[in-house]
Amino acid sequence: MWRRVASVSHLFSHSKSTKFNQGASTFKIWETFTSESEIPTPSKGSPFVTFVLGGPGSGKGTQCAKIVEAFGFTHVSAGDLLRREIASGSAYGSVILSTIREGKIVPSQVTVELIQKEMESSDNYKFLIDGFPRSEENRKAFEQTIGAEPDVVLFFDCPEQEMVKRVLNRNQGRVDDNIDTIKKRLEIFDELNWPVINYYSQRGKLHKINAVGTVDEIFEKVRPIFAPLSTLSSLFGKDHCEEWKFVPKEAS
Ligand SMILES: Nc1ncnc2c1ncn2[C@@H]1O[C@H](COP(=O)(O)OP(=O)(O)O)[C@@H](O)[C@H]1O
Ligand SMILES: Nc1ccn([C@@H]2O[C@H](COP(=O)(O)OP(=O)(O)O)[C@@H](O)[C@H]2O)c(=O)n1
Repeated sequence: MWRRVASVSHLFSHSKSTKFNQGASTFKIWETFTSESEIPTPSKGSPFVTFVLGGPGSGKGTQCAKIVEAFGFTHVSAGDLLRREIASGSAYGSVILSTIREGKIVPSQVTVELIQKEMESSDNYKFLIDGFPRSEENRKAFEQTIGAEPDVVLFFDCPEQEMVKRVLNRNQGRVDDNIDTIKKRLEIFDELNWPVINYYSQRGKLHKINAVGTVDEIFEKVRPIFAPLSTLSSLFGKDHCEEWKFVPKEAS
């Protein structure tokens, strides 16, 4: 069932000028399709941001790949960006490496800057920001720098024992996929991630997904959350959806 609600955008109320809010329309149309699945539609000039939360090994990256394939998002993994920064030999590299090795959180300024660059260099307007925000500091830094709040927040809820098992089997040669670092990462997750999860839960943006089961079983719980996006494409046609893409100020 369709229900259309027009609301004044609160997304940019405290925003700085970025690629995404320059020339942005001052309103955002929200579409509600069913009482169970309620997500805002993308609007011209604003990115459609999904944060993907969950403990180490909860399956965030695996599910992101499925969402990208099904719904055309651009996947921005905070951990991958940090590892890429280390590999690039950047000035931050050694600090990032030791922080990751200790299972701690890299200063938000560094991570947000990397995310911002990645978003700015993409032609897409739909982003999955994976493994971020991992702390209230991360969350606030994103809001202040990028100037947007997420439209959707996914939280993959997985028992610790299962996360440990998956991380130890991941076998990607990561410096932090060993039992000592995993223990620290789980401690840090417990301490810093719950306030973020509670924050978005209180704002009605959180979709908590039981992350136990096969990859496909879990994706079947994720799919309905984004289904309204593909319904929009088929109803209005691809060209209409293309119009929602960000248009640089000078070109609009
Ligand atoms: N539902 C699942 N059941 C079993 N193993 C899984 C499942 N989802 C992911 N995995 C595996 O667990 C490991 C961690 O998954 P990954 O997506 O990298 O987690 P995260 O990004 O949350 O750290 C990977 O080796 C992946 O193949
Ligand atoms: N927002 C983030 C995300 C990751 N990280 C660091 O990168 C590490 C790996 O993160 P990841 O998201 O790739 O991996 P998982 O913990 O999900 O398996 C974390 O343990 C942190 O040390 C960070 O500091 N800040």
